[in-house]
Amino acid sequence: MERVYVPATLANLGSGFDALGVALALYLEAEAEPAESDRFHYSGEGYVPDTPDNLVHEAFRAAFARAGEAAPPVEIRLFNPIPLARGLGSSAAARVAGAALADRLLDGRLGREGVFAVATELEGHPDNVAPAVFGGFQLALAQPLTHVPLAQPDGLRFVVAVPGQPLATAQARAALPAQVPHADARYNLARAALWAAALAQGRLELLAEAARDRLHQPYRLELMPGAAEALEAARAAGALAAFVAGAGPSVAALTDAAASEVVRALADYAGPEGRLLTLSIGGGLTWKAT
Ligand SMILES: Nc1ncnc2c1ncn2[C@@H]1O[C@H](COP(=O)(O)OP(=O)(O)OP(=O)(O)O)[C@@H](O)[C@H]1O
Ligand SMILES: N[C@@H](CCO)C(=O)O
Repeated sequence: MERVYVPATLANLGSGFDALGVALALYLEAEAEPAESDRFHYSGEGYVPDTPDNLVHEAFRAAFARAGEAAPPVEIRLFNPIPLARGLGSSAAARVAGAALADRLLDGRLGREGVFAVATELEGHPDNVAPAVFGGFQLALAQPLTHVPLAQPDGLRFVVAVPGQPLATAQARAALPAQVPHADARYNLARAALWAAALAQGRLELLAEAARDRLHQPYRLELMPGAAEALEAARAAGALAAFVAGAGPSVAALTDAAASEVVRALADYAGPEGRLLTLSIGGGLTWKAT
């Protein structure tokens, strides 16, 4: 039996829309074994039906197709602690898991690069997939497919406020305009580059500005009542950076050692039906034969 572990991820980091992402130390676990027909057993966050018509099996089949082989029937068991449709990269983790399970059964023929390629094609953007596969902070492009690790200063953690209600990525993308003012594009270019430069030099005081964004957050915050105030509260409480988690509706704040004030600042936004997660930065995809 083959087992894989795939981290949750935060895409965009505010300014790096569809380009920047980071892995979190919260891991989906999935295992596969040969079976007479496709079977799926889901446990963990939310509800996903136990049918073979799911993102994991889809990625498994796509990975075999990339290797030029027909996918064998498999039984996939999955434990998923990543909240669904909350901006923590659950769909990317599911797709990476499916492709990685296939890669294990193909004796590693696709490798991490192949898993990255399969999952990015299915996901449509690489910013969750790159950190899910390679870990830490990543810069990624879909065309040409590229990933570059960014520096990772020690001791950083993310406080993530996860509301009780989901917001599907498709809905959050539909809220974006087809065109943006040139001034907004310029605003984001400098700030996305600032993430890379500030992390490389350990200049954490620059990250608050690096995370600011005009390309997607202003539109998405309209769908997320209370989120704009939560981001301001996190900044005022000393967060190093604060931004919408992926496509939302969660919000994330980067902190160093003392996070209790930031946790308090985000508690109202999580609300009684949501939760607050404090997570360190995760490694990428791992696996073991069991
Ligand atoms: N482990 C899984 N197994 C099967 N389907 C999953 C799994 N995880 C997520 N999904 C599907 O993906 C959907 C969520 O994907 P969506 O892209 O909307 O949000 P997300 O990936 O959690 O957030 P974001 O992309 O903003 O980080 C779920 O509602 C579910 O249908
Ligand atoms: N870059 C993507 C991440 C969410 O999947 C978005 O913001 O829509």
